[in-house]
Amino acid sequence: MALEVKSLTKEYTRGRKIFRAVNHVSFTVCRGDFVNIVGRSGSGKSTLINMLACLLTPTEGSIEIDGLNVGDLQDKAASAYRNSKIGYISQGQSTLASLNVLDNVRVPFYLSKREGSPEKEARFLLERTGISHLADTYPKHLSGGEVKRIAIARALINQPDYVIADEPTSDLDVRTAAEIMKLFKEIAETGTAVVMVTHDLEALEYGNRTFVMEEGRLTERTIDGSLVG
Ligand SMILES: Nc1ncnc2c1ncn2[C@@H]1O[C@H](COP(=O)(O)OP(=O)(O)OP(=O)(O)O)[C@@H](O)[C@H]1O
Repeated sequence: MALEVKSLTKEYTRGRKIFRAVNHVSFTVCRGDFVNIVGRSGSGKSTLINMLACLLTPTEGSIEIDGLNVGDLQDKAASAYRNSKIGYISQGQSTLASLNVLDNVRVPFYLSKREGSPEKEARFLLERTGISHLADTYPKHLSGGEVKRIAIARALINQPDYVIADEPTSDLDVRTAAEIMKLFKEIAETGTAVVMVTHDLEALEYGNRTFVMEEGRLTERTIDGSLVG
């Protein structure tokens, strides 16, 4: 079971010029991996993981998840696939204002049309993300970091095979960020793959692989910073 990226490329147009935000990127992530992607602002990290999360169509290249070429999926099929297999945490904030925290976390479960109510799982995730005391509160009364933690809990409610996260700890204090990293590490140890973009160098110690993005190119590094391969 793996996520396999081959020669993935995304071109954008700026002015009259076409440039490659992601430039022929190839790598494989196995279940159980906890991958961190670091790199300077504008290097192409979000573009890359938005393609992995089936939110952005590549210009070139392929993404195979557990043998399925997800680039071939149409919009509706891509959403259904994402909802069942991928837990996605975006850089921006995305809550439903009319639902309280508990229900915001449960939304993907209902979208997956499964039977039952994941109240126990949702409450467990609220506990692990440190917002259980806010279960009945509505998003407009929350801080940016609390809203971020709703997004993290929500991404995990369907027990996804792959967690794809864009700077999940960006609005969090050091202690809360460490708690989230511990949670991700535990999830990876149970066989979920975590692919995370971060600017937080302390997060790197929780992962088992680190990639560096530079002007659309991705390279893997060892702990001491040297190139892999
Ligand atoms: N829709 C778009 N149209 C044109 N250019 C874009 C578009 N989205 C992103 N870009 C450009 O592509 C490049 C990569 O952007 P991306 O958001 O992937 O970078 P990033 O590494 O995630 O940056 P940051 O760390 O600041 O979030 C940037 O130069 C950006 O301006």
